[in-house]
Amino acid sequence: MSTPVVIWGAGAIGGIIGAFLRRAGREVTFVDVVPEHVAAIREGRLRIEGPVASFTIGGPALLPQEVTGRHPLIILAVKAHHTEAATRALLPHLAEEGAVVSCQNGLNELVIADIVGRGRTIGAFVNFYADYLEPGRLHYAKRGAVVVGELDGVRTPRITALHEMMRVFEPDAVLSDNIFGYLWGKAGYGAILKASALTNDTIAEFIADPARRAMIIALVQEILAVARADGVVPIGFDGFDPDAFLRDDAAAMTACLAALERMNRASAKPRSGIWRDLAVRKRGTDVAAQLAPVRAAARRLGLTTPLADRLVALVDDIETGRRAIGPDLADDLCGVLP
Ligand SMILES: NC(=O)C1=CN([C@@H]2O[C@H](COP(=O)(O)OP(=O)(O)OC[C@H]3O[C@@H](n4cnc5c(N)ncnc54)[C@H](OP(=O)(O)O)[C@@H]3O)[C@@H](O)[C@H]2O)C=CC1
Ligand SMILES: CC(C)(CO)C(=O)C(=O)O
Repeated sequence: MSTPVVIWGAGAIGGIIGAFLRRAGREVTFVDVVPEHVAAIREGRLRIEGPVASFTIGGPALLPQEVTGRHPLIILAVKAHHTEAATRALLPHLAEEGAVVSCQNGLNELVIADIVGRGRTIGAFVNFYADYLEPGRLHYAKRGAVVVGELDGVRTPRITALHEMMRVFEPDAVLSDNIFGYLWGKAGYGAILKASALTNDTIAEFIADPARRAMIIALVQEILAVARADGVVPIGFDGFDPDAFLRDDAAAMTACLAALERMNRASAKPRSGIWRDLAVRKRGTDVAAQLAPVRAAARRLGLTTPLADRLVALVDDIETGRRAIGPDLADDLCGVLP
């Protein structure tokens, strides 16, 4: 008998993973704060569309306040700035021996572990590309790396079972003994995505722009230096090669950025979720929340993060309406370089 799953945050990432699991006959309950989206799922109108998959499905779906009982496996897929509130809300519904799996960007496992306990926290890393279009409609634009791992890297029966389950969604899902290596790797790649959201460029255009090249390299190196100082070995995925940046190997960085440009040019999701929050959904992003643990680790380790600091401030400028998305914001970030 497979473990029933609760998807807490049933948007682009959670909704698509849950839909694939439901389609494969797994017991899945969706939880989300958007009533119209919850209703669509409950009424069998959850539509997955795009080049990767196209199907409609439904399943039990609840608002957080409607959840009852205690559950053995909860996949958390809210944005990083909602992690703490969502984890506090799910806590009474997590079984004593249960676990929360963070399918998010950022180092959310640290926040989750503080609330539910480290033993009840499982790490995950997702790099597939998806968008929430409207209630009941999710766009699955591109497959990408999916990785799970215990926080201490141990191969437990529950992580093996979770890995098998994630392979139902992504056949190439990886079971890793260094999940933080992947999460810090994504923090490096994710910094490029965040910076690209300062402009209306596509991710590919931003990476290809020679005016941005030195800043991109310095930003990625700044983040990965924190990982390295913290004793983490960042791991590569989907064309991102953290070693190239850590070695400051010019040819390897050029090759990596060319690969990332190609990969993003071929994606049916041309811009980041952060850009979509700012430009389309006109709402706050999780940029500050994603970068908070990176900047905190840097301070603890006696490092500085001038580019990440400025990036957070510039995104805040957009969020609060002080400045509009545009190339001048990226110029401003480039201006941090000596
Ligand atoms: N989309 C992508 O391609 C990728 C996303 N990620 C990461 O995955 C995570 C999820 O992102 P994504 O799926 O895109 O985000 P979405 O906004 O599409 O989905 C998150 C859903 O969770 C809901 N939500 C917010 N707070 C709560 C809460 N307390 N309890 C239950 N539901 C809640 C949101 O509602 P509301 O909209 O009202 O806040 C939304 O419906 C993020 O960390 C993101 O950075 C990682 C890789 C790729
Ligand atoms: C660009 C993408 C999909 C890469 O995983 C992403 O992380 C985001 O949109 O926030």
